[in-house]
Amino acid sequence: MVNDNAQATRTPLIAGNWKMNLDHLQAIAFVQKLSWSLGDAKHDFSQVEVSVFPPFTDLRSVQTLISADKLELGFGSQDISEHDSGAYTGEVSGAFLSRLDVQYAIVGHSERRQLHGETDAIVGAKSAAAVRHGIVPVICVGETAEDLEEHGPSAVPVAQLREILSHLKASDEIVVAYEPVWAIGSGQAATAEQAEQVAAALRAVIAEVLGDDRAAATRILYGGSVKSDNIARFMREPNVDGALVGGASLAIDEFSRIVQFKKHVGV
Ligand SMILES: O=C(CO)COP(=O)(O)O
Repeated sequence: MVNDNAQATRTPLIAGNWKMNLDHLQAIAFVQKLSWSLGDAKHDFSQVEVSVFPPFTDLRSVQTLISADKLELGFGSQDISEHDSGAYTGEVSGAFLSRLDVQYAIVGHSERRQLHGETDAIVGAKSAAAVRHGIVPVICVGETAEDLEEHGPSAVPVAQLREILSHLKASDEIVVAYEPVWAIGSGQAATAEQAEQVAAALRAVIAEVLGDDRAAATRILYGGSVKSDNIARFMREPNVDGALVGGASLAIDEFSRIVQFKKHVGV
């Protein structure tokens, strides 16, 4: 049985997935402004962790800025190779990412599943590669509108996660992001109840495959049309520990309001 009080020990994570937006010069200006905005708002990073996920080509610049200015922002990559080195043209190794202090790597985003044919087996191998290099995989799962109609909300994400977790061990730190494909970029977010129902089912699968301790410790994010006016609803749910934000993470004021959901929307 997963400990119901565990949510208090999970620091919420608000993650901004920039997708293929902002070059490295734009990224520097953006991260500086975001950090000023959160500084002006006296954001307490020990209460809500904030991480950005820029394109690969921005990572070195973002790392340099964050470390030089001692910013409390975290950062991650949007993908990672399942291989460590060798003849894999275009792939980026976790070994290289960890040299850049990358903390997180998104794996299995639905855009990569749809556009690049990534399967759960590949996503599992990528998750294991991240862990091998000390990087926390942010494992994305979610159902399409057709899946939802045919199987209901939980069946597909649960099956995806079960396969992916079979590549991992109980000691591996992970983050899971529930992103219903129909909610991504559509302006039509899931309801908080839907997100909670699926997050609870995902936590149960983590308990089943990796044990209760890993399930209690794992942050489960919701993603799909998250905005400052709906974030509070999700964050009130006991199994939702943060958000993976796409479009709204590219507007500094809006992303900053999302990060400060406690202040602005009275959770
Ligand atoms: O795909 C997403 C984050 O990974 C969600 O995108 P939107 O927030 O733009 O719907």
